[in-house]
Amino acid sequence: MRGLYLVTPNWNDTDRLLAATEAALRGGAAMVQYRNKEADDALRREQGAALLALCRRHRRPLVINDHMDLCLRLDAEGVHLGASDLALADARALLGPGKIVGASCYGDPGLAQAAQVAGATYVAFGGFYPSLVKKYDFVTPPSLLEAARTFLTVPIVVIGGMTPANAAPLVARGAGMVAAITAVYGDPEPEEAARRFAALFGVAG
Ligand SMILES: Cc1ncc(COP(=O)(O)OP(=O)(O)O)c(N)n1
Ligand SMILES: Cc1nc(C(=O)O)sc1CCOP(=O)(O)O
Ligand SMILES: [Mg+2]
Repeated sequence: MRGLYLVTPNWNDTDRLLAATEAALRGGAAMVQYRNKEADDALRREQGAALLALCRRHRRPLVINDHMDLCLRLDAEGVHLGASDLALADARALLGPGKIVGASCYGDPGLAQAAQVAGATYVAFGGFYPSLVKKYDFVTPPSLLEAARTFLTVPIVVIGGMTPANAAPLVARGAGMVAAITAVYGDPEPEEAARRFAALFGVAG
C-alpha cells in the first residue's frame, strides 16, 4: 500500500470515466476507489463492474466507496467507509480478513486508533488542503502524521486537495498513499498527472 490512490469523480459518462482511469493506471496509480455520489443503483453497478475489469487487467485493487452491497456483489478488493457509513467492525466481519477495509479519520487520531483496533486495513486522514470536491470546517496540520505514526501500524492515506507538490511533505512525514480526484481527473493529461504523483514514491509509471 504505497503510491497514488486514485478516487473517481462523480462522472456519469462511463466511457469517459474508464478512459481517464486507464490513463492514470498507465501513469502508475497503485489503487483505485470507485466513488460516485450521484449515480443511481444501475449506473453504480455498471461503472463498478467496468472499473473492476479494468483494474484486474492492470493488476490493481479496486475499493468501493460506501456501498458494501456493491463490493460483495462484484467481489471487489474492498470498501472505504466514513463516519456515517457502515461500522468498520461489521464491514470486517462481512468481508473476512483478506479484503481491504479503509477508514476515514478526518483530522482525528482517536478515530484512527479505533479504526485500527476495529480491523481497518488503512486509515485516511483528510482536510489538509482546500478541495474542490469536499468542503470541511477544519484544517488538519501535517504534524498529525508524525504523531499518528507513533501508534499506527496500518498504512496512512492522505486526502483533500492533494497535488504532487503539496503531497510531498506529507509523504516525507509518513503518508504511504496519496488519494486524489481533481489533480488527476481534472488534468487534461491524467496519465502524466498520475506519473507525477507516482514519482513521489519512486514509482515509474
Ligand atoms: C481515501 C479516502 N479518504 C476519505 C474518504 C471520505 O470518506 P467519507 O468521509 O465517508 O466521505 P465520502 O467519500 O463517502 O463522501 C474517501 N472516500 N476516501
Ligand atoms: C472524498 C474526499 N474525502 C476527503 C476527506 O478529507 O475525508 S477530501 C475528499 C475529496 C478529494 O478530492 P480532491 O482530491 O479533488 O480534493
Ligand atoms: Mg462515505
